[in-house]
Amino acid sequence: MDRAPAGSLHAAAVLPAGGSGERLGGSIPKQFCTVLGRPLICHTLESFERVTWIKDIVVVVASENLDLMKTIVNKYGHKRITVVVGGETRHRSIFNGLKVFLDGQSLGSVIQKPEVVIIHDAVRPFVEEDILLQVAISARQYGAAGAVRPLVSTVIASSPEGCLDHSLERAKYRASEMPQAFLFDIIYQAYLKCTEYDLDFGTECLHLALEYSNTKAKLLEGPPDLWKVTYKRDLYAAESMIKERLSQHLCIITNINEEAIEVGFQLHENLKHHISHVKAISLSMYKTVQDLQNIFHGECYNFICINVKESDLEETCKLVDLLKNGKVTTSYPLVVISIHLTVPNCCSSDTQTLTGIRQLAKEAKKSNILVYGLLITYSKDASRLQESVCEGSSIITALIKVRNPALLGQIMTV
Ligand SMILES: Nc1ccn([C@@H]2O[C@H](COP(=O)(O)OP(=O)(O)OP(=O)(O)O)[C@@H](O)[C@H]2O)c(=O)n1
Ligand SMILES: O=P(O)(O)OC[C@@H](O)[C@@H](O)[C@@H](O)CO
Repeated sequence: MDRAPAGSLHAAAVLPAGGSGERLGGSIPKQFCTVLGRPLICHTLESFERVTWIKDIVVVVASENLDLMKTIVNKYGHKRITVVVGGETRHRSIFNGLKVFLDGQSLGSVIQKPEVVIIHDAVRPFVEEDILLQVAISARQYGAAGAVRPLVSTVIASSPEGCLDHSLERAKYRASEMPQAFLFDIIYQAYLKCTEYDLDFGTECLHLALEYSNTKAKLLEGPPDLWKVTYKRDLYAAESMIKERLSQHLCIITNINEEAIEVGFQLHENLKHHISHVKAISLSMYKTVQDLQNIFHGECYNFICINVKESDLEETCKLVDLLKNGKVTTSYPLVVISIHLTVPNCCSSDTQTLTGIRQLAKEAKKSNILVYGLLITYSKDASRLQESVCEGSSIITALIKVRNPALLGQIMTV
């Protein structure tokens, strides 16, 4: 999409996160459930923090979770966040979130009233800049805008006896999703004018804008990933989707040794059928972590380091240190697979390698780096080598896609 001058846009976001997650049935509200090592809400916050033209992010939580939310913000280094207490219902929470832009002015806080305010459920982690920009620009033009999706099930009405009264023609209707965006005054005035019944039982901000600010929201077809985590299955789906996104890029690093180059080439040929973006580079092609991230424009979360000698961990250790000190990202776990070439009929793995990788993995985990080992038998027999590399590719793909912490520091052998 042609990006309109987002820079000219003064926008802020309100993320309602004050619910109890009853339908999910967990011991803690779903927004705080762990997904890939961090609370679900962190994934949503990171989605918004990547959008530079959203100047402030107001997170609205239940009073009993205020300290927890502030702890999460500090622990994971979230920026531009203001945490406020919500209400008994989602609308009341959103209203409290909007008030902070006006109370803030009276209290002299740095949070300024925005031209456009984006409202987005904190339990909808998969939101990209494109849809945020679309709803924000449309809100500036129409006063309000919201993302919609085709209905999956048909909507029907029940008679008082619990029988079918009528059904709606599904194609004429849409599911209202998030994000939604409003000219601040339009939605704020709507909340000021709406009834207690609206605040207690309503579920649609666009309706409030129509009913109380006479504003017909622009409806925008959103991408399929806007769904809301509501039930337990949604939590599993969220984790799988994040893992799928993380596993799309792989950087194979090898030194100039002939065997290493040959194995690296064959791995590249195998793995590109399983992983969307695979690049092979030599050790000399990077000095800093930025060099590494430039290869994939900052998107690489998976690395293979091919060491020639079975007991040689040097290159892998250098790579892990670079990733650790380069602060590539602490948002998601990085995977580093240390490959060691061994020769046919070799006895059990070198104990030095075993202990070295386990120790390295233990230390790296503290920096959210998952280190695994893989011994590949290097044979001059082309078909045997191809067989080993093919088996190794399957293991590598599984390690990258599953990112199982239970296998950290283990050495698989093919
Ligand atoms: N009093 C409330 C209720 C809900 N929400 C937030 O509104 C979003 C969408 O609401 P929903 O999916 O219904 O969340 P819950 O109310 O927590 O779920 P449940 O109805 O299953 O309890 C969630 O991010 C939720 O935290 C809120 O800020 N304040
Ligand atoms: O009704 P719930 O509180 O489960 O979730 C809120 C949803 O209704 C809301 O996010 C969208 O339908 C858009 O308004």
